Amino acid sequence: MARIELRNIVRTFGGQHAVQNLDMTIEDGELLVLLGPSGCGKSTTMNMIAGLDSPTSGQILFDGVDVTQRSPHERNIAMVFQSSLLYPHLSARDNIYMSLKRSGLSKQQIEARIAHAAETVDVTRLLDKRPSQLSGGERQRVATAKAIVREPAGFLLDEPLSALDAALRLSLRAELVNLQKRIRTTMIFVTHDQIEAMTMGDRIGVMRQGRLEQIGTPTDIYNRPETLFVAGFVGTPPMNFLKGSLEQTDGKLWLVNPSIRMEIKGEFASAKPMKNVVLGIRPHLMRLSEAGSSALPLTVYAIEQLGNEAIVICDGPAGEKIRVVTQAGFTAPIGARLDANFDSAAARLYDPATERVVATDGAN
Ligand SMILES: Nc1ncnc2c1ncn2[C@@H]1O[C@H](COP(=O)(O)OP(=O)(O)OP(=O)(O)O)[C@@H](O)[C@H]1O
Repeated sequence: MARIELRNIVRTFGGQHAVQNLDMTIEDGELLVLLGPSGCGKSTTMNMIAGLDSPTSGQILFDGVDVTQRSPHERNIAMVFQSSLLYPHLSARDNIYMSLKRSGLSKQQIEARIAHAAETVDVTRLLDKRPSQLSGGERQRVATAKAIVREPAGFLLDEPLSALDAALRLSLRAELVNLQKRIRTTMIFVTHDQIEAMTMGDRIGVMRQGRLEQIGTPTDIYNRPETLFVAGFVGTPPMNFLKGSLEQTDGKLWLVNPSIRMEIKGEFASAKPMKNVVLGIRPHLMRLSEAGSSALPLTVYAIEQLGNEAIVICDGPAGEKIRVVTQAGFTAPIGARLDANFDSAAARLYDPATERVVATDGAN
């Protein structure tokens, strides 16, 4: 187990930045999820941590020791990929054994290690089967046993669940979190699925175009996104955005646009007036009401019934799509006029020029 530090990592391919000035520390025993859209540099980062690729500049440290120039073998990091890499002609036991072949351990020690790893991921009864005799989930568990049997300093998982069907994905997700909490191995998990990230990570690092946009606990990332990108990327359905300006009258701050004038309360009440601002509000923090009340005028575009709730997708006054989560079974004709209310203290304000959260007198 190790504390993994990335110091100002840069990786370019033919002059193009795949990773830019990445500074990040993954604590010993932590499960960090790297989240971001395709091409943002997640796999490149993982390859550099594993030693399969070298940074153009910057340093990688394990427990304070610079390993930037060390081979993958010397780093003792285990990687599990999308489809489990098992030898088809070998039993599960022999597949797991392959990880210890060059370990220098005695036969007895190897047998004990295999038995322990198999027990940890519950594949003891499958040890004599070949990969073709195992289900997708069982194969993935054997691959995990193969990785943990080496007692690695850290685990790197690059989209290990993405090839599996939805039900299996859910159960393996819980299994992996459970396993990581039991063995407390430092784990970095790559995904572009924000629900996977939210449910698994002790912390989430959100990447975009080779840069780390924000790193924090799932609650932090969800409730206090620092950039417009993170605000829009994390959360299902995505956050709603309203454009306007911030004006100060009578010592109060107001969000103003042609269809709404709303007092800003809460932490952003101390922000400075500005010509262009974007207000972000989560769909489940909005309430629908009959047309004619005070708030945001909307026109129903479509309704999605999810069984436990409904998502009402509307056209906002400036043509933007606004989503409101409401009770299951909610109906309204397409084109119907509705209003939406929300508490401005629950909203976030962003500067569209910098794409960052607006400064307040408080923590930001
Ligand atoms: N060997 C390479 N040669 C040239 N460009 C590369 C190479 N590897 C990665 N890149 C580029 O670096 C950027 C980051 O790629 P990377 O694979 O790290 O992204 P990713 O976030 O893992 O994407 P995905 O989710 O699709 O796997 C991309 O623009 C990619 O085209």
